[in-house]
Amino acid sequence: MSAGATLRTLVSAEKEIMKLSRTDKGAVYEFQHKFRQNPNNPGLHLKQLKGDLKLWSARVSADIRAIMLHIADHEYLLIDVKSRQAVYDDLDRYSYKVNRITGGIEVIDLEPVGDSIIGRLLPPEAEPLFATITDAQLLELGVAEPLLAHVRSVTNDEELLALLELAPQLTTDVLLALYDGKSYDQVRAQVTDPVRAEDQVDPDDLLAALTRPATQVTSADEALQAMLGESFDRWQIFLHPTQRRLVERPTTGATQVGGGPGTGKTIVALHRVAHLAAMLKPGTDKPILLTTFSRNLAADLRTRLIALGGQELLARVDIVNIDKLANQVVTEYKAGYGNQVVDDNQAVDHWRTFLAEIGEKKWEAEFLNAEWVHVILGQVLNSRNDYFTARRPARGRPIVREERDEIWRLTERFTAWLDKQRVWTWRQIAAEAARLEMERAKRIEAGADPTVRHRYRHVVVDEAQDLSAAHWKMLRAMVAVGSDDMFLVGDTHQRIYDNHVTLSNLGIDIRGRSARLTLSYRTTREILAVALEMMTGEVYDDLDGGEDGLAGYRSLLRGGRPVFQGAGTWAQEMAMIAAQLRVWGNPVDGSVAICVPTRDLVAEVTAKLQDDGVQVIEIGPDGPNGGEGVHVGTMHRFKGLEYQRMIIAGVGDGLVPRQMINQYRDVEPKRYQRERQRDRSLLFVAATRARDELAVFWHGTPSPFLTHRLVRQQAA
Ligand SMILES: Nc1ncnc2c1ncn2[C@@H]1O[C@H](COP(=O)(O)OP(=O)(O)OP(=O)(O)O)[C@@H](O)[C@H]1O
Repeated sequence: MSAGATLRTLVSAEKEIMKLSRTDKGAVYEFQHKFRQNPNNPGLHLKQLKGDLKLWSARVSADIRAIMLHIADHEYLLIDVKSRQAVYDDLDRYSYKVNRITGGIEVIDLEPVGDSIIGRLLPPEAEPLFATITDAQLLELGVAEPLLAHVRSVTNDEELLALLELAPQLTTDVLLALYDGKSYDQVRAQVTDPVRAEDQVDPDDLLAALTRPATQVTSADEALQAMLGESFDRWQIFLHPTQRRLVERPTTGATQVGGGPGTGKTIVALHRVAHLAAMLKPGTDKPILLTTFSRNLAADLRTRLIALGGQELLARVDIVNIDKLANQVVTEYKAGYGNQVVDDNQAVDHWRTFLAEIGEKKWEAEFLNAEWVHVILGQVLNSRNDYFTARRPARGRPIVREERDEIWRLTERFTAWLDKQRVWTWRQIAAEAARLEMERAKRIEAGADPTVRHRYRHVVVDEAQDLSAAHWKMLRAMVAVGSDDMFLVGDTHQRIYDNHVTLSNLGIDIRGRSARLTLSYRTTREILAVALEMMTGEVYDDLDGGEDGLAGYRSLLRGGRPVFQGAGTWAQEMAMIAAQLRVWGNPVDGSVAICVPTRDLVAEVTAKLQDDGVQVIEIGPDGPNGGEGVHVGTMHRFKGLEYQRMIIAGVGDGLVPRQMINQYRDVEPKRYQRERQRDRSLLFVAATRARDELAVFWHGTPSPFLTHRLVRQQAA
């Protein structure tokens, strides 16, 4: 019996496969299966194509041929599928080369490029788009060599787009960045360097090139099956080289991946989980924790992980949102502990009642609650002495030792009082869980009880920007420090809960192991530009005491210009919302959403639209509440969601940012800054949920986060 073969599919071939009819797609699947078993099966008609040693064709069906690169002995790469006739037309059309910068294989079908660009005489007045950059620089940035002449001849947007249709990923990325006005140095640093090969590139060694992250291929049968099926999502199969590198790289310790909205951080986290799971010894336990901030996001991770690896993968992974995890820990130790858990923002009301009951007037409930939440619970302080020496970053006015003493005593009385009411908060649970897990970790380190082990071998965290210090302490204690222990993805520009941490102070050392994704797969360039403009002037942290930015954040998708429009009154603004929905055809398939700053506005928009006969679905804590309709929710609810078209309404002064934060402006300027930044992030999150179209409305004075330029667009 003849030996089997390895057949991988190149990302560009997938585009052609997707264009085929269902029957033909099925034939491709059959073909791949047979080919892998025995490439010399006579039914496959495997043959070398004339004039090129490496190009081979094989029979997929009566009319369709597969075109493959023969890389080495039993190693083939599917680069295209074509009608039988077209295969023999012109083999010179295929250029395949190892890119000298990324080390990945790039296959280009030059024929369509030629149709649209070469052979056309440049009119004398047309200035080439890339006139100021040299050939050497283009090559140094990673532009595919066979396309160099074509790049030179591009004179307008249309020609550029036609070229990019067929260009390899890095060429597309580099040219768009240059077209956006980025300098050679910026493109090199932001686009090229992140995908540069780590080893020496030998352009003749196709075999080495095949395994580099820059060669976007799939080889798994299931992946192919998914691709041919109805519910295929591209992310399940093809990762961007920067994404793949992060997924597969072994790490010596905690690793953090940042990057703007829609850059695939969650996708990377999911693939990382699958990658770690593939390396586990067989078993029935769940040594991998995949966690995130909220309940609906955890549910979403679960759905996507099943899409990626099925029940088999799910069986090895614990997926749970962070507060539920903390609660599980606490209940495990305190079985039957029946306190009711209340929302953290209700705690301040409890403080008020408590202070009134004990006749305490010196301290304000708001201040004590913030001190309790952010300093005492936030840092898991266990004693008065700990509190005396605790740092109080971003807490506004300093307090002296006697005051700390008073506050400590008051919080002790308060927690006892809460306990009597049979109530506690999520923050308390997180602090308690952290304390319990840290004690457990100490017991493990001391080797006191060999039956006690760390709960997990790997911890993967999505939305890392929203976790509190107590959450991090708990997670740190759940996994032994070492290789591949923690993998965190998040974006501080999207922090919408008031949790600020410095990971190195919490035993999580990410120095030298942080990376950033910059290519958005979700939003158009036009939406991205306005979202970035809303962030103007704000400084964000990197979760570890430094600063993070959005430099290099970009998209390859294009769309219409976002709409900015103000109204005189809220009633008029609601009429604008209804009118915009009509323009979009009032779709009820879940592709359109309206986002407003407050719950009251959600209720009012819902009532107005329902009066107009429009079906509406509210987005609750677990996501949209089922059924058909236009989705409506507050900005907080939009984290992790995606819509084709979105309206963000109520973006006026006093609503975005919230009026109430002005009380802190003079008395607690740091807090004021934090709260303002949080509101800005909420707007940023909302704007970056839109994939194709975005409309931003307000009544009265527009939000100060909308720059003059954006507001002026309404007149344009
Ligand atoms: N390699 C890829 N190929 C195709 N689509 C991708 C790829 N990576 C990400 N996407 C798509 O981009 C969108 C955003 O991905 P994802 O949710 O992982 O981004 P994110 O960085 O976590 O976003 P956010 O910060 O806004 O939560 C999704 O629709 C996802 O399917």
